This record gives sequence, C-alpha cells and structure tokens, in this order.
Amino acid sequence: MFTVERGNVFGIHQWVAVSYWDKTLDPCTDYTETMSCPEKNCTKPHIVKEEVVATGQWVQLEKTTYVDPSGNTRIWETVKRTTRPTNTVVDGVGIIAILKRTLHKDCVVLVKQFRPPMGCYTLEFPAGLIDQNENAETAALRELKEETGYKGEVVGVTPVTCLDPGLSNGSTHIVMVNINGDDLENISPTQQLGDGEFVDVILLPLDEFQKKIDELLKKEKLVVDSKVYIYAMGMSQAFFKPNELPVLKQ
Ligand SMILES: Nc1nc(=O)[nH]c2c1ncn2[C@H]1C[C@H](O)[C@@H](COP(=O)(O)OP(=O)(O)O)O1
Repeated sequence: MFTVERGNVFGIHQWVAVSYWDKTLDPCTDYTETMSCPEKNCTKPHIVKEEVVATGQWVQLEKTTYVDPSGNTRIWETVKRTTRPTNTVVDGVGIIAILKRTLHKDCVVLVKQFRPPMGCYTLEFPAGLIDQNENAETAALRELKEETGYKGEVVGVTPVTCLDPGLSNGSTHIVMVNINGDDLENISPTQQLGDGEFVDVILLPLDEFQKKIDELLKKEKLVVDSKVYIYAMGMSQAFFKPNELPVLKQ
C-alpha cells in the first residue's frame, strides 16, 4: 500500500513515497506479535514501512523502518534495483559454466570487466539481470551467450540467494551450466555485447582453480568476486586432498 507524505528523510524535508506493510496481505502477520522466549520477550522482527529517498534509472535508496527482535523500532538504509521483474523476488542470475572439451582439462568460464562501483577490473562468474517474463534458465543461457559467446546447457539452479543483505535486497539464482566445447558453435565463440559492455573471457582449469586465481591476482590489479573465490575454496577443500587420511581428534 503506497501513500505520498511530506517527511524528514536524512535531515531533508521532502515528499516521499511511503509503502506501509499491509498486515491483511502479509502471510507473516500471525508471527509479528510478541512471542514468549526463555530469557526475555522476543518480537518477530518485521518491516513497518519503506520510504523512497532517491530513485535513479537502475537503483533506488530507501529508508526502511523495522521492528527488531527486542521490539525496538529502528531505521535501515536500503538500496534496491529498479529493474526487478514484477511479481518476483530475484534480480538476476550468476552462471557457473564448465567448459568440457576432448583432450583438455575442464575449465571454469570467468569474465573480467571494469566495474565502475569498484573503480577497477573484477573477476566474476558471467552474470546479468533477468528480463521481464524470463526464467532463470533462459536468462542464464542468454547472458552466457552474450558475455562469452558460448552456448550452454543448464544442469542445475540454486534457490534465490542474497548478494549483499546488509546493503541491498539484491538477489540471484546461481545457474550451473555445462558447455560442450567440441560443439562446432563453441569452437570459436563470438560474444554479443551491448553498448558499453567490455568483457574479457578467462578460462581457468577446475582442478587448479584457486591456485590459478591466486596467480592471476598476483599478476594483475584485479578484485575477485567473493562467489568465485568461495567456489574455488570449496573445490580445493572438497576434492583435492586425495592422499590425506582422516585424523581422529580428541
Ligand atoms: N547499477 C547500475 N548502474 C548503471 O549505470 N548501469 C547499470 C547498473 N546495473 C546494470 N546496469 C546496466 C549495464 C548494462 O548495460 C545493463 C545490463 O547489465 P547486465 O548484463 O544485465 O548485468 P551485469 O553484467 O551485472 O552488469 O545494465
């Protein structure tokens, strides 16, 4: 439910769009009352209202009023994308694409691009925003083709995952994709980049993924996306200690 009110936001008097939580539409209404708790009274935290402070073409800043678990009303500064398709809770897709070729090691497909908010080049999984009426699988294959030129096949999709929840409601599905590198279409892939998009494709072998990233970071001024690095650490921890015996700890 939206109203327009005159309010004081960050010390500035201005007209703001205010969305109040409509309890009749909120499936969590039953849980927003004070619940008994062994130590003290606990409240199910909930949003009271969201006020738009500033809106750009791609993002907006909001002042979020919420009740915390001890029942206190507080304010949070929140960033949201303006591009989220209607009736969804997800903005985009990230793509873990594995290039599989005869007589080659399996490789993870990464992209390097200059990211203005970071002021430097970053190393990321291919990714992009989901268009209206698109699902995660379709968006992932489209973005992969655009950014890298590769045609892939979806082999898995995560639940909605949050990206930076202390700052933004930005969220993504991670889509697992296999690429048949022997396919004629994938032998000399051609990117389909839009205006203002400059993307370098980087292939790193899956069996030395973390080591190759570390080498790249030493060689170039580059910041690696945390999803990429955590995936690399997970790969190292899970698969590449074949000769280590489990040790019983006291
Ligand atoms: N926050 C943004 N500010 C911009 O000025 N422009 C932005 C923002 N977010 C996205 N975009 C633009 C840049 C591209 O032209 C398009 C497509 O982005 P997409 O490929 O879907 O996503 P990324 O790869 O994560 O940029 O949106």
